[in-house]
Amino acid sequence: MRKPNAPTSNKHWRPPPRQHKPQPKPPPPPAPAGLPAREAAVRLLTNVLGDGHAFDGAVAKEFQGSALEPRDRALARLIAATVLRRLGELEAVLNSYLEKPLPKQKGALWPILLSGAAQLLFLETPPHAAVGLAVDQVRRDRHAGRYDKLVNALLRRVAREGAATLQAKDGVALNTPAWMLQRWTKAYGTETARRIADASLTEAPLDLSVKDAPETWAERLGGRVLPTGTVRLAAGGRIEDLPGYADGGWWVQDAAAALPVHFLGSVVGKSVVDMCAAPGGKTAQLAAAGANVTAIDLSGARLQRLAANLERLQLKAELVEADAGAWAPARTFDAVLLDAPCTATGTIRRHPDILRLKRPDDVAALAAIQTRLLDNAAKLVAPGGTLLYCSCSLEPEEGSQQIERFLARNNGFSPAPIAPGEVGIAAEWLTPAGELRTLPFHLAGDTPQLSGMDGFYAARLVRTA
Ligand SMILES: C[S@@+](CC[C@H](N)C(=O)[O-])C[C@H]1O[C@@H](n2cnc3c(N)ncnc32)[C@H](O)[C@@H]1O
Repeated sequence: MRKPNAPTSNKHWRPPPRQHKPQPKPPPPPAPAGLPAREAAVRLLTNVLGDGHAFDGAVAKEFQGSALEPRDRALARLIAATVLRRLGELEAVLNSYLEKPLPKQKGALWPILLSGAAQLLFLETPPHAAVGLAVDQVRRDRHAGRYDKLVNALLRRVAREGAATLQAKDGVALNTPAWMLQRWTKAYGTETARRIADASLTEAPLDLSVKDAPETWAERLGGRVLPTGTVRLAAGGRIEDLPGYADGGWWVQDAAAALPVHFLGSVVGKSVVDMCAAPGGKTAQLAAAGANVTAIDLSGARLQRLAANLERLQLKAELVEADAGAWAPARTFDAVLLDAPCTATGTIRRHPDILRLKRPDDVAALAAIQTRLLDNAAKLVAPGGTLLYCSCSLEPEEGSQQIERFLARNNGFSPAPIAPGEVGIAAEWLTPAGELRTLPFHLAGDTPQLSGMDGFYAARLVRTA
């Protein structure tokens, strides 16, 4: 007898329909507000700390064609920059709460923790947002997802106890690479070195060089005019949205970086070479002051940026893509400005990646390049003309020692000391020999955010033979 419902033959038999059909995967839930900015911050950190790329380049790449709102871009940049500045303190706090080291294969777990801690300790982000978004973020990371509870617990503890833990620690020593602090201590003494390191941890204000009428621009932009003519505003917001950007009324240039060009005096109608010119802050100053400028740079891409900047500012210069160490035109110039490539340790406030990416060997390697460029620059100066050397480094090898050695091998040049009072120069910014030596804690303002200037070195020499 046939059993009820038994197949009559194999031909007609069909497997019974499955009880649970596989369902199509539901789309991932939309990212909570604020998450894309945190994810961008972590990618920036991975780019700089993991892959060794410069922060500015990483930012430009991250946001090229990005759908992120300007506000979120600014937040991502701020979080990443804060981690780069405060890396030592953030790591010390997190490590002091970890019972055992984190495993190696952990995806973006560490940068997520650093970003969360930076928001809690330095950016006044409400704990529920900083912790909640870090947990969301780690859950979306293929390699780190299983650490969501750890992230939650660690960051909650940072929110509760982090500020007190930090108070007992030496932030300057933790955040500044030991080799840098040692060098500054040797060059400037312990107290000044610590003040340099401390000032380097605060983001720089927004300094603008204006074509004319600084008082009017200061009023329009809500800033103030410094004794040196720079217009200073609080940092933050999109530069492109400020009045005067589109019509080229001003350009961004740190107050210290704007000083050297003034040491040339009146340049109206004079021929001036800007040997390492891009992105063009000093070329713009020279052109705006009426000089006939030849702007040299080794990098074609950077020279294009310079060209775009000059176009916006409606200023003119002759641009030459060349190695300034070998460039040999058939003429000399009234003045030659060499703003040499350097370790840029004077600009950490604006480029916190310098703390993490520069190595002790870079100082000697860059000093050798500066020597080569300086020797070629000297050949281009007309008799009686001026050679102005500058660098945004705090290292003596890239500043005073460079000039000492240059003068020892070139007796056709003499120093033309810079005097206090020239373009609003304070006496404390000058060495006894009349060279410019600004430090990041100089130029105190009403608040730390409105204070400081780049650490810049400049020496003025005159061709006497
Ligand atoms: C400190 S930045 C110059 C900043 C610029 N003077 C300003 O005020 O905007 C140094 C520049 O030197 C350029 N550079 C590096 N080596 C060079 C070389 N051998 N010849 C010409 N330019 C060089 C870099 O491409 C970079 O643009």
